[in-house]
Amino acid sequence: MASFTGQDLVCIRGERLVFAKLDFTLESGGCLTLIGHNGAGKSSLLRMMAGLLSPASGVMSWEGEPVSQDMDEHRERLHYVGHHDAIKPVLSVEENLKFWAGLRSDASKAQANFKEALDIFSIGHLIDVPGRFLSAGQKRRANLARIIASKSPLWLLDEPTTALDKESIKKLEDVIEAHREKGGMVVLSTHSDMNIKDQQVLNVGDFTAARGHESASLLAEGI
Ligand SMILES: Nc1ncnc2c1ncn2[C@@H]1O[C@H](COP(=O)(O)OP(=O)(O)OP(=O)(O)O)[C@@H](O)[C@H]1O
Repeated sequence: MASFTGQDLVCIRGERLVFAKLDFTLESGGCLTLIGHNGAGKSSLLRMMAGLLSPASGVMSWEGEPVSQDMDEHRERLHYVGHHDAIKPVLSVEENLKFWAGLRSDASKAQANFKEALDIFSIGHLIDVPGRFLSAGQKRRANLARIIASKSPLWLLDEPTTALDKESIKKLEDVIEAHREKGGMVVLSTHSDMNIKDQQVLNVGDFTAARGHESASLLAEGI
């Protein structure tokens, strides 16, 4: 059974402490939902989990081994869908999906699966449409389709329901459940309620409030 953990994580951005002493534990089939006020550090924590931001201190581990030992291997085991859409405006939906799939080691499998993934999010009919003509919700659905097209055990989803209609939110909840049933893990941030069973909730604000305005240089002595 896989596990993904973080211990004593400290995040500093722009020389300001965002959060400190943050721990998390996630096991196969688990879902960790990040909540907290604007600026609490939810996106920062997800970026850290994705290897896009280094912790100022603390350790993240996969099956007990620090992920920092091999970040390429860590990135291969995850899908990160950020706040902002990653759709390239001049590429069609199909080309965007193929581009993403091509970045992964299971590229041919992912490319074979992407049509099904687009259908799941009801955007199969938009396959030839350039990214710049998609609505905000269609862009978000195309972004989410890539998590289904290529298999990865760990999904990191930053406010995945943004711009989605009710029907798409329901589909997202269903694909998250199916992923977890197969032993996958999900970490997501949200400002709204999603219908997700047996989720662990982590309020990132609990690790920021008391120290949010201290400068990194002051903190460096105390961390
Ligand atoms: N690139 C950056 N450089 C410096 N500071 C940053 C950067 N990105 C974010 N921050 C700061 O880090 C803190 C945490 O931001 P983050 O986006 O992680 O919060 P959040 O909880 O996801 O917020 P929201 O709910 O508004 O999306 C904020 O104070 C923000 O101003």
